[in-house]
Amino acid sequence: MVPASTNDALLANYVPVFVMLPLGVVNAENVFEDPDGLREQLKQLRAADVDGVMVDVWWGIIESKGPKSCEWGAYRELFKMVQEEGLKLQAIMSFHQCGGNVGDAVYIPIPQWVRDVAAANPDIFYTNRSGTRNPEYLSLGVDNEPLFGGRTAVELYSDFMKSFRENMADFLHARLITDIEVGLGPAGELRYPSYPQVQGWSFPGIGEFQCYDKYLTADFRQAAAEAGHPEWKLPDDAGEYNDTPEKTKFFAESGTYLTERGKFFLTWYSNKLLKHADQILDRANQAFLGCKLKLAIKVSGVHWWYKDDSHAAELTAGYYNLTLRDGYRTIARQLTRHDAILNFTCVEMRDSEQPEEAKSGPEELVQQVLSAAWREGIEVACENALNRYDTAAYNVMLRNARPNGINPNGPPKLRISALTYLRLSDVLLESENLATFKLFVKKMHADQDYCPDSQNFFKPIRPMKRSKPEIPMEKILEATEPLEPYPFDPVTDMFSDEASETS
Ligand SMILES: OC[C@H]1O[C@H](O[C@H]2[C@H](O)[C@@H](O)[C@@H](O[C@H]3[C@H](O)[C@@H](O)[C@@H](O[C@H]4[C@H](O)[C@@H](O)[C@@H](O[C@H]5[C@H](O)[C@@H](O)[C@@H](O[C@H]6[C@H](O)[C@@H](O)[C@@H](O[C@H]7[C@H](O)[C@@H](O)[C@@H](O)O[C@@H]7CO)O[C@@H]6CO)O[C@@H]5CO)O[C@@H]4CO)O[C@@H]3CO)O[C@@H]2CO)[C@H](O)[C@@H](O)[C@@H]1O
Repeated sequence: MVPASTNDALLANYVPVFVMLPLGVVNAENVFEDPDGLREQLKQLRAADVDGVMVDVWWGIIESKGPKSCEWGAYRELFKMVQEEGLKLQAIMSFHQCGGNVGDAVYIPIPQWVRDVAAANPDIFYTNRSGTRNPEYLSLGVDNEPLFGGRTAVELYSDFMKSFRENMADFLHARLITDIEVGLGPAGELRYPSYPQVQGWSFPGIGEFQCYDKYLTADFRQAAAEAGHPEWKLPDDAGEYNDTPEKTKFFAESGTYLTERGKFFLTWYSNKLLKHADQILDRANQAFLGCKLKLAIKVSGVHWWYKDDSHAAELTAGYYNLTLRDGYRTIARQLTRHDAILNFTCVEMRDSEQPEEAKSGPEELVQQVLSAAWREGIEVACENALNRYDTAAYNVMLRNARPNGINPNGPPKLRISALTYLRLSDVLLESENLATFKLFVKKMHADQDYCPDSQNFFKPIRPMKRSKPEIPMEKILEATEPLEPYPFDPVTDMFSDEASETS
């Protein structure tokens, strides 16, 4: 869209700010617990010129009573309040458990009737090499297995999203909901649960592959046989959660990951994740066809061991990313089919804040992932990974939001679509923290007044069209070719007194 005036041109730089709501705002009993308290907080957010909020729509709460028995009442109350307070909404289809990840303050398991299937068939859950199951999210190995009263996992997700659309039709029509974040794994992210704190992982352990359930094992065997290598097995030399790369045969210098067998495994492991995303996004697209909103997926910021040749932690998470192989542009290319937004986390982190031994590179990782998505022509949104209230973190977010600063003549070449701040709490609303946060919101808005239609000056949201035809895997894998990331300026339109700190 060509801006008609200077003001319009500046509004094309306006990055809307959303705030994540507390994880248990609707509690495990499906009750909107403290409406008065939340309304007060939403008013404070609105007064701070915040554009909207993000909320988990927990599968484990809504469909807890039994298959297809969705109960939306509490969420309708919540959505109505968000609407009344003049905020927009990003709704996460949370097909995962809450509990077990950093910051998980409440426990919300996936529905009991789904977990009951696991009593007789524990292989529906991701499993590590030593056989430990992870009940956070169904293994993608059962995506197409009719194990749930005759339905497959993909059908369960699809029916839930259709029910959401039916029951929230008025809010969708009123354009309260700007995007649907489609849950694709633990913490709602497209990844394997390779670094579960409840199983003893601690930062910066390399994590473990999670493909030893019977479905994924059988799938791998078949893939290896078809490739002419029936003797190839799943890795048995990749170490344990808290190992360092060099302690394992798989990730050490000249390790298994560089052999033909290692490459075959890693390609299979990461391709399964791409296919998983594609299938569920296709169902999401069908569920929300015609709605004026966008689909989005979350990709985790696995920044530890990024500066190690092996990129071990990314590999165990399912991001097959090495110096000579881009493991994120493939995800972005997959998303082009659904015109979906790639929502990336850890945008607040600086390399200098990370422990030396973690060989961590959050700044380079963010630059790589954002550049990959922009090169594929899709939109990018961002989140911070850990709670922060300081200007240093806000400045890094500002730089990543518009890596070359504000363009006074129209949309900047590089900009994110929206930023979601983690998370609403009493601490955020303490007067000093709130004052800093308000300044941050203003900066994200390119110093413009609050504008509920800012999207119109960047990429207006059109009624959702049907996904494009499937992209052959060979075409997606062409995007593994590494490209130079776009240059990010060290200092952009940040808080001036802190800008020098981040350079
Ligand atoms: O509602 C939407 C979803 O929300 C939640 O998922 C989000 C998740 O919360 C986010 O973190 C993010 O997920 C990813 C993230 O992108 C990845 O980068 C990664 O996070 C790792 C992180 O990058 C690593 O640096 C490391 O973090 C360790 C950290 O470096 C250590 O300093 C320490 O953190 C302390 C922290 O310093 C301290 O202040 C305190 O903070 C907690 C606070 O006390 C408490 O009151 C509460 O407010 O929570 C605070 C946590 O911020 O304690 C921290 C923990 O001890 O340890 C860190 C952990 O060792 O490791 C991180 C991985 O553990 O992985 C994340 C998860 O995949 O985006 C998610 C999606 O939006 C929910 O989990 C979902 O269910 C919701 O759907």
